[in-house]
Amino acid sequence: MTLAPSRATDLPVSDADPFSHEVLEDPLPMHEQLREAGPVVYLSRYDVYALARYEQVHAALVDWQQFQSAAGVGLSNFRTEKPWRPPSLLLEADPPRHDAPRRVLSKVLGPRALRGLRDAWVADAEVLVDEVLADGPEFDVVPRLAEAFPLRVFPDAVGLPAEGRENLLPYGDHAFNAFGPANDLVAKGEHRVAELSGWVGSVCARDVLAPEGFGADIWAAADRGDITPAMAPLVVRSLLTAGVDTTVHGISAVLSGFATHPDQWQRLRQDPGLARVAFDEAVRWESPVQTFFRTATTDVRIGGTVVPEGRKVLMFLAAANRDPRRWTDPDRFDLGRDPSGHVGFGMGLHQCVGQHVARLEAEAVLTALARRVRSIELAGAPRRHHNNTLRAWESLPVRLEVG
Ligand code: HEM
Ligand SMILES: CCOc1cccc(C(=O)O)c1
Repeated sequence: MTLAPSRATDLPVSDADPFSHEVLEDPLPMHEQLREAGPVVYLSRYDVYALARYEQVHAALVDWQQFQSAAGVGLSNFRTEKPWRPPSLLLEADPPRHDAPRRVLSKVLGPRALRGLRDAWVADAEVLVDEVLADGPEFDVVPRLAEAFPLRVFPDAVGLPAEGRENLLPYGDHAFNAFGPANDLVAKGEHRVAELSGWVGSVCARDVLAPEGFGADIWAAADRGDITPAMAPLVVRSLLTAGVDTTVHGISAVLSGFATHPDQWQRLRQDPGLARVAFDEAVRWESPVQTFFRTATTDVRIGGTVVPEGRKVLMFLAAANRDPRRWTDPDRFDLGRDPSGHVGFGMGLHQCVGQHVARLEAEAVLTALARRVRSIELAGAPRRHHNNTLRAWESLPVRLEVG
């Protein structure tokens, strides 16, 4: 990667490719280079403006008026390009269109709504952990826990039919790839888009969803007139797109944090109440959602640079979450840290509306493990799963000592 100030201004220019396999395998060196290059860096390869420091990423996230979502939060600019699917009424909408769907999901997925799920999810996690431990001390946490637990509790909580749930992970993986450039990762999923989208669309319909659950609650909001019936399927679709792959990779992330920092596992054993802060620290440290774009709605001034109206801005959430200007010893996974203020769930108007669901899933798994497992360590080389937007493990072999 070469850095050279552009002639017109002293805006640093980089030819880095954030979506190359080399960077997706290990983005940390590029994050460091972009943070050090300046508050705003022009990425010549994609003709976009990169923000990698906490201050600028936070500023863009909380300024939805000047950094809009309605032109898409991927590289594709909906002002000139047709979206691959009907845009999200939350993620890819600005106020006022964003308001009612957001109000509905905030209630459906809010802490009060989830209180009724907590005991069942903790019990489910204990059953799953006992099953996994019964097979022996060594296993791959990705399929056995990180994937198995969300797929065990979330589709039921939404009210999805039993068949077809194996479509959820590949659908979400493609959706998150589609925020990036049309590279090999997007091409890899293209052949299944029609089939996967067909299934997702079919299970957002009122009569397919169980009479109890997040889906039914969204349709009940339509009956009350809080949203229109036409909006309801798209709001349900939001949950299916955003709510599975993210938590899978979030749980992998927190378990990889503990497997590589055994002293932190002992802290959790001594105080299982640390499970929630451990998950937020993992979301800061790993940032399962690495990046999102915005589109400038005016010639917007940021970090001493003017981003012209209509141009795309790439926010490196993961780089901001390890910015030494904001965090002490940012590369350390540390349960003693206060991770609040991290941008792993975004910030401001679009901040993750499912964060309480994610936290509850992670807390259930960590609590079940902390009660049973004395130590966690790596039992082989972990392997990454590459995605244009998500930071994920393909495999994370561990050895657990029960006791
Ligand atoms: C570790 C797990 C998760 C992570 C890291 C994560 C991350 C994020 C981030 C960074 C955003 C902000 C997007 C933006 O600013 O453009 C977001 C928004 C969103 N998330 Fe999550 N998320 C997670 C889990 C979930 C779950 C479990 C659900 C649903 C049950 C969910 C549903 C959504 C939705 C619908 C939005 C759009 C909100 C809006 O635009 O108002 N997410 N998430
Ligand atoms: C985790 C970011 O949130 C998302 C991601 C993908 C789709 C949607 C949606 O609202 O459909 C939301």
